[in-house]
Amino acid sequence: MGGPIHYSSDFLTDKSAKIFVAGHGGLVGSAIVRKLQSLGLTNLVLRSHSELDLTRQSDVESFFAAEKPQYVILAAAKVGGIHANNTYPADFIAINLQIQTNVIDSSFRHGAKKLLFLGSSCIYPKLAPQPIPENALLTGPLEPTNEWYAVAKISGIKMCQAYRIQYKWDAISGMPTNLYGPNDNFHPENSHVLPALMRRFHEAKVSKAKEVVVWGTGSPLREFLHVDDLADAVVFLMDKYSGLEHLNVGSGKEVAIKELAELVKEVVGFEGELVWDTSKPDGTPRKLMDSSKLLGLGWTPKISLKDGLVDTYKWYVENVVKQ
Ligand SMILES: NC(=O)C1=CN([C@@H]2O[C@H](COP(=O)(O)OP(=O)(O)OC[C@H]3O[C@@H](n4cnc5c(N)ncnc54)[C@H](OP(=O)(O)O)[C@@H]3O)[C@@H](O)[C@H]2O)C=CC1
Ligand SMILES: C[C@H]1O[C@H](OP(=O)(O)OP(=O)(O)OC[C@H]2O[C@@H](n3cnc4c(=O)[nH]c(N)nc43)[C@H](O)[C@@H]2O)[C@@H](O)[C@@H](O)C1=O
Repeated sequence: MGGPIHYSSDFLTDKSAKIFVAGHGGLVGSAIVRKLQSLGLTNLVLRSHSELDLTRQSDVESFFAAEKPQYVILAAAKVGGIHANNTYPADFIAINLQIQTNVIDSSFRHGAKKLLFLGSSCIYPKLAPQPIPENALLTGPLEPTNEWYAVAKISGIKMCQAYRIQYKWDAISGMPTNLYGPNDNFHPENSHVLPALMRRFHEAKVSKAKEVVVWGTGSPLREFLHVDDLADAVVFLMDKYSGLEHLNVGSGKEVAIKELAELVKEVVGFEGELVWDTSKPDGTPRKLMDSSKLLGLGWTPKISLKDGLVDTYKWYVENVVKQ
């Protein structure tokens, strides 16, 4: 793949530049907004899902014609855990293809200088070599429980590459690993494992339940990154990276789901038993990414899983439980 295109980034220095953070209200988008504001980048244009449905091409075109943001960070998507992905395949492929196609194309047509597209580690083959390098993409069959979402995300990477090749346009892609943190989705069925267990253990502690059900066998391994570390990586990529290839964004540390469940149980302070529901899918056995290319550019994650869990549980109790 082509190396970085040499350019002098003024992403961090041009404080007046208008930045559109699509999906600003979500786990990732809200962390990116916090990070940008902390850096004095406050000329942000933000639209909630109800204000601007990014699946509606004509509405997206009108928005870009009116706002003409210089930078676009695409953190809007239809997102969910293994059960949601496995249950709503049409939503996960159609909505994500519509959002990303509309935003990438309109960003280009209305003169954005740069766009960052966010994919996910689920784009890689189910049995990719571990840790997974970027060039493992499209080298084998996908994990069936989220192949619909994965195909949409792979198409987003390819669309950014195609616009760079045909139009010499600075579109880049980042592939985050499993994320967690403040403002996550804590839905009992449709969320990812970490917030799902945090909520279930908290509710079990309060109700003095004897046991908590955890899905699958507990043996799959997952890599986790705190969303504030991801937001730091997003700003780093916007400022320092311009290349054809997508870059992995991971913590480099994996944990078995059983170990994660024990950790969340300890942080929440639940003292009952775990019961494993093996009727629920395990999904891919491992998806630890090789993030050495991004690390080689100078970025490093800073928040440990234990510290991140404590921070997230504090946020959960103060912002979700007390609502
Ligand atoms: N969470 C994770 O573990 C990982 C996430 N990612 C990627 O990070 C990005 C953000 O994910 P995350 O923050 O977790 O997801 P969230 O669901 O927390 O946030 C997604 C945001 O997109 C908005 N959105 C959804 N559909 C539309 C639409 N049609 N029009 C406008 N806005 C819409 C949502 O608004 P509303 O809620 O009101 O619908 C929400 O604000 C995604 O690209 C995802 O693939 C990558 C790897 C891991
Ligand atoms: C980010 C990534 O996230 C998704 O992939 P995933 O990593 O498999 O997602 P997950 O967090 O939902 O599950 C991780 C593991 O955890 C186990 N598990 C136990 N108990 C619960 C539980 O209560 N809820 C959930 N959701 N999982 C549970 C579960 O059985 C599985 O073995 C992709 O769809 C896609 O969205 C994507 O890219």
